[in-house]
Amino acid sequence: MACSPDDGDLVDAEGKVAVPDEVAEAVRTLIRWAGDDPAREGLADTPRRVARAWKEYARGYAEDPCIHLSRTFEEVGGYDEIVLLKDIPFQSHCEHHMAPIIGKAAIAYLPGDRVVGISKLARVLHGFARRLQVQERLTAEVADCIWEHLHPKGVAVVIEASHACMTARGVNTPGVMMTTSRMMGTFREDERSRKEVLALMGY
Ligand SMILES: Nc1nc2c(ncn2[C@@H]2O[C@H](COP(=O)(O)OP(=O)(O)OP(=O)(O)O)[C@@H](O)[C@H]2O)c(=O)[nH]1
Ligand SMILES: [Zn+2]
Repeated sequence: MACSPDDGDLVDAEGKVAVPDEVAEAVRTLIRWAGDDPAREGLADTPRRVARAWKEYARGYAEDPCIHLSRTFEEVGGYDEIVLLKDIPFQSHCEHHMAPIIGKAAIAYLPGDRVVGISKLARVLHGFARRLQVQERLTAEVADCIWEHLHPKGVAVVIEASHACMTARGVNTPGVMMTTSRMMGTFREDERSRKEVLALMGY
């Protein structure tokens, strides 16, 4: 029987995520192809470790990240200026090489009638980041989710990240960073608001 994402809910006798034979065998095949012996002692448990690690890297598939925005509060004390969470570290994996993407995000919104608990912005980011991604889509998904569920006057998301597929292989260019942004509502339409939010973010 083919493995399915639901296998991640099953646990073994040690209480750890149960790893289907098919998944462990795929990792053994990769080790063999890379040039090592999957049967040697140091690698014997590696297929299970790798499989469980991937359940963590990809845990965003098990949730709808926008659900974190379902609990909102009435605007606090008439606050009607920018709310910004910046320097939010995140980890993702690129969909082309399944290599790490490590970076930070700045997420801002201009409240409409409701505000959200600030941790929820980071939860939305992690929910989309813990999947196979390209940075452009990650940026757009976070911004769209806030726009659709919080109905703010504006949303601005800026992500800076290092892609291991560029730094550790391929073009082998350490230190290079990719920057992406998505501006919506006021931040897209009004030059002054856009400059203000970028300045608060430190750009
Ligand atoms: N736009 C974009 N490109 C990405 C992202 N992550 C990885 N890539 C790029 O995806 C591209 C895949 O190109 P391919 O030519 O199909 O793959 P490849 O032969 O492994 O390419 P090289 O990385 O140049 O060796 C590469 O240029 C990567 O740098 C991302 O988040 N956004
Ligand atoms: Zn890549």
